[in-house]
Amino acid sequence: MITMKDIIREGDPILREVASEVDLPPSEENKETLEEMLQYLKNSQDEQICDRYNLRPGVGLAAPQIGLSKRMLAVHFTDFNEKLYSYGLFNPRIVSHSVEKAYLTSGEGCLSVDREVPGYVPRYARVTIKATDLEGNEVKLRLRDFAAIVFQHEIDHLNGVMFYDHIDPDNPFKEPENAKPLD
Ligand SMILES: OCN(O)CCCc1ccccc1
Ligand code: NI
Repeated sequence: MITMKDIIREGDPILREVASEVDLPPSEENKETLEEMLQYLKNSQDEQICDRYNLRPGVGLAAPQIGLSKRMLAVHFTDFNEKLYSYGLFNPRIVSHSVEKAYLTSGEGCLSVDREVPGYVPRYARVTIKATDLEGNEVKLRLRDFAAIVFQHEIDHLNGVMFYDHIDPDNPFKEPENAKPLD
């Protein structure tokens, strides 16, 4: 079971590496790892389990955050329209995106960052993702708004990018150009 002691915190160079593609079809080991990452997210959103094991709730998790420089990510959340997104993905990539940007007015956080870093994180408002899922199937996801934000946050981790890299250091709460606020 993944708990907070397994989560790599900022300062560890692995969070700044470009993670390696995994071989397909995925190995049993990589499938088990991705299942564990997905289970962490579900556990972290269950009040009893979360309290019992002192987990930080998370809507996504990328393999570098548990010390594996592999292009694997898990997400588990419902978006503003109550649509459930629950995926373990291998080799996810953004194949197209909108010009328009979007940002969470609440800013972002990260399980690997034990501090608040205030400011708007401008991201693409809409992205199309291609990846291989836990069953070994090629998936194509067209995402917008909160779902697009979460997936971009996770894919950033596979490229050594942290959410605060996108915050304007001179004016963290400046309205980003051509971007829509998401409350
Ligand atoms: O990498 C996952 N993680 O650190 C957990 C938080 C994920 C997340 C938080 C705010 C907005 C988008 C995504
Ligand atoms: Ni993160």
